[in-house]
Amino acid sequence: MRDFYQNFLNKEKLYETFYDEKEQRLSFAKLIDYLNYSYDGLLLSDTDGRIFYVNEAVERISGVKNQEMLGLTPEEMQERGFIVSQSKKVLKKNPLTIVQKLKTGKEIFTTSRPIKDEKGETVCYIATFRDISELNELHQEHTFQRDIDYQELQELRSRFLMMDDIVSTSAQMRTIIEKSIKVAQSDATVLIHGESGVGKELIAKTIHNSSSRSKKPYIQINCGAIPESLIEAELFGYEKGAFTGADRPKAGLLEAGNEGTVLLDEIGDLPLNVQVKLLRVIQTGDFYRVGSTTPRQLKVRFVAATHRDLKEMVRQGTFREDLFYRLNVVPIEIPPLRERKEEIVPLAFHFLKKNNEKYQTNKKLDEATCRLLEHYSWPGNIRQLENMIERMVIMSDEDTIKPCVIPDEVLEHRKNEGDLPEPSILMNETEIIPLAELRERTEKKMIARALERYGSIRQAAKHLGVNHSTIVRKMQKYGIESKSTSEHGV
Ligand SMILES: Nc1ncnc2c1ncn2[C@@H]1O[C@H](COP(=O)(O)OP(=O)(O)OP(=O)(O)O)[C@@H](O)[C@H]1O
Repeated sequence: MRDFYQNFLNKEKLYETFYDEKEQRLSFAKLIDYLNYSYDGLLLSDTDGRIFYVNEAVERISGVKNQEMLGLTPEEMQERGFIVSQSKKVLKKNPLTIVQKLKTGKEIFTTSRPIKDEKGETVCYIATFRDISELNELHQEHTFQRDIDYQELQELRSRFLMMDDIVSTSAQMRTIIEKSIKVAQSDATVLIHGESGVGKELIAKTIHNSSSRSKKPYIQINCGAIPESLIEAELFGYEKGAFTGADRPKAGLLEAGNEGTVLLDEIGDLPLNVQVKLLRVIQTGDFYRVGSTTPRQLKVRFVAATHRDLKEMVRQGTFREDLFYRLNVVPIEIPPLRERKEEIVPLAFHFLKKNNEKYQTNKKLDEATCRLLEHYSWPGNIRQLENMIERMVIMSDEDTIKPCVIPDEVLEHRKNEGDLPEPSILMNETEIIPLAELRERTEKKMIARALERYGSIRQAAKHLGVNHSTIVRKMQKYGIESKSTSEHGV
């Protein structure tokens, strides 16, 4: 028996494990018993292939009592119907692996190897018995889980990318959103700077929505829209009798935002005297209603936004330096749309989708239209694009929005940009060419340009002051192809 253990690595441990206290010797029965704990089936067969040992897992997997199996060869098992079929295909020769289908419907992977003695003669065979159905189920479960994980990941990603309806296909915008989500976890004051219509309010709302205050009030105050004489009372509230007409006490906008987030939009328009009071609230949380001597406490997260250059205002003495630094704890700069041109088309499709829902339409954007939108400089930024798409959805008679419905300012800009050359530069300045050739060159260029700009032969003909058939004829003559059928789907 001691020889039997010779190959084990930790012989002492094994000796201890298989030692039978009662019999005062190593126990072979104990070892065999322990093999029953294997999840996979184990079989031993003699040189004729007759099974002389099976562990309990084989019974569980095959559904055949071990006693019934002992002494049988695989062929005899097939005759008795325990095995329905066995693949003659040898998957691997050494070890030999075959697939057996059992009467229970299960598919089994049996891998067997000969056990040899010291002379190299085969003593018996040892085989493992694995339920592939179980493996297949596990694999399916794993694939299913992987699909769920992938789906969740994609959902999270698109939720992040489309968070609160925010398109963020540019790297700049994604960095801004990441920064907003990060800063939302603290109460730090944020100063958002950017041109009008770039999405400052949207970012302020994102900060609020991603913070622990999301269920608390979100108050947006446009400091530029409140008359100077009223702003203090509007922000801080007032007591009865504080001024003529104050016939009852009223809480201010800051109090309305208590425990939540207050966006001070157009902060650069705040008068200097109110700036001092605002600084105190931000620093201490203390404030007084107009006409009151009792201090009140506020727990507000402040976000300020402006399109103005506050640093310059500080230099000019129109904005308090201390307030500027207090607000500018985390600065967020949103670039204008012309500096993230890759976002123009995704934004256009985003607004197209919204307007299709709003007006119950199914309009699409033509490729030429998208190209024109991409080339425009968008001085009014995203707000201008949003309004223009709505206008185009309303104005377009056809399902495909073509360049002919693009407002003049966009088309004019394209012309001014010079990427469509004027007829005068169709030839070089020293060149002399026959007038007929010049006419042909000009005609060809002009027709191609009109087709690109207006997207249809009918519209091009209308703008060139000729009829439809003239354009068709000249297109054939000059080999111009119409792109009017190319379009983007939504
Ligand atoms: N990344 C974006 N994805 C989708 N819509 C956007 C995005 N950025 C801005 N918008 C939309 O554009 C419009 C203008 O944005 P917003 O009001 O936030 O700009 P703003 O910078 O605060 O403008 P203003 O300075 O004039 O107050 C809004 O309707 C907003 O929903």
